Amino acid sequence: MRTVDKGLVMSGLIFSLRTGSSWSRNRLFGLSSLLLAQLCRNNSSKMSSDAHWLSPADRDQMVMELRATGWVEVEDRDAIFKELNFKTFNQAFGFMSRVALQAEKMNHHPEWFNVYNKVQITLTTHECGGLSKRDMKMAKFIDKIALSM
Ligand SMILES: C[C@H](O)[C@H](O)[C@H]1CNC2=NC(N)=NC(=O)C2=N1
Repeated sequence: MRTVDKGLVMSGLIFSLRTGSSWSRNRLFGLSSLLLAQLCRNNSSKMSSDAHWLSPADRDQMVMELRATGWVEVEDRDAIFKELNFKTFNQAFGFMSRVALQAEKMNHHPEWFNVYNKVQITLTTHECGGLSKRDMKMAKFIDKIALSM
């Protein structure tokens, strides 16, 4: 994103933080994220190509493939979710360690929650405010590692 565009997004955020009522705060936060998503669509030349928003057709194809392996679409945001259950905490944490190393390599970090043998994962690309090819790659990697545990 260009510096001037970052400035626009930031000033929206700062303005909304300074605004008193929660109505206008929420509305302005909403506007800021809309602006961010729009700027990502318009100024995607500087972003790594796999972090771009997917075309509707590619997105449908991607979600259809991932549904078959237990991923679901998140209701109120452009993201996918999966819950994995392992036999033990050690297995769950071993799985998370392997995914963490790959996430760092890809510079693509899952939002996740773990308790004992359960791992819940949400994937989305913050950079463009929605699903990208990077989420697809990460989801496939996660499925592969889970099968190997
Ligand atoms: C600055 C840094 O490159 C970004 O914050 C990276 C880090 N990890 C990330 N992880 C995810 N899931 N989405 C992103 O857009 C993202 N962006």
